[in-house]
Amino acid sequence: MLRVLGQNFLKKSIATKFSSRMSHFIKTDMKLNIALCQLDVCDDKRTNIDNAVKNIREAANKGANLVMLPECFNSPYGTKHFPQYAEGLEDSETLSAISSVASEKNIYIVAGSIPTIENGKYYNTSCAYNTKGERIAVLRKVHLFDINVPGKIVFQESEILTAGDQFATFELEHDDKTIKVGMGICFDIRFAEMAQIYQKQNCSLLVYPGAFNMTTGPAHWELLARARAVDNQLFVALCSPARNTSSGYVAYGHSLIVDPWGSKVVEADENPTVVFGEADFSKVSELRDQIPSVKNKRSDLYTLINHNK
Ligand SMILES: NC(=O)CCC(=O)C(=O)O
Repeated sequence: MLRVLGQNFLKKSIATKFSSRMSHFIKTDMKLNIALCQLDVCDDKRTNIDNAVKNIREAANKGANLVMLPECFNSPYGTKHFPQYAEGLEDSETLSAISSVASEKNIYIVAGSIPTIENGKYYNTSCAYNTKGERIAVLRKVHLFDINVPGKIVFQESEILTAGDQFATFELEHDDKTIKVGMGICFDIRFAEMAQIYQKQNCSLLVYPGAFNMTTGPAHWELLARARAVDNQLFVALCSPARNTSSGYVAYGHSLIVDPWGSKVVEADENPTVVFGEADFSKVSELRDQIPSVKNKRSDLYTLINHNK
């Protein structure tokens, strides 16, 4: 099912530990309506928050059970902006608005990411909220975006940001069924091992708020989403800011959801929009039975070690 609609339309964080529990989450026939809010982000924080809340409300009214926001949705994306826009996790104006709308609309929200300040250090942080508005996971971007493609793009997140050192997952309940969701932020999608660890932890959906650019976006954005989906046989959702050619960093857009087969469930263009896709999680176990690339790994010959214990 594919629908595209225009825009004019606890406090408990789970720092995950590697474990093989809860394999029953994989076999489920849960169907989840996911909305990706590809927001137009400007330099006024309050406007960005209000715009996010408005889009979340509209997505929920149209039947979304899980709403995703983009990387850096309350601030322009750029190292010079992070200190100015950063908020504490516990007194965040932005996250308090997101928590309220999650409970108001009875939906799960992956709150894209925002710059945060904790113990004097800046992070790029994504939080997840449940239907009661409780924060159920916190992921500080693990792999910082430090690239230098001569003549094209230089970006050094590590000038300002500190990398997170914990992975994060959360359990999502819908229709009396449960799935597990693994979280990453943008550049994290390039690291196949992180996704594989989430797969080993029995995640059926990986979410990456992201802001690829006009050099790497056309080349790698969809490729990486499809690669992570196929090599781990699960759903992958990416949510970008809309493209704004007058901003300092021009995001690629093209928010998308990919299924375990590697097919696109839905894809946005570059404009501000909310796109909806249905994730039918029966496809995960079905495909794993048909093509046993997850089941038939030769752990006698190789293994993935997670030091994040
Ligand atoms: N915000 C980011 O991490 C951008 C990542 C990116 O563009 C890439 O090519 O990777």
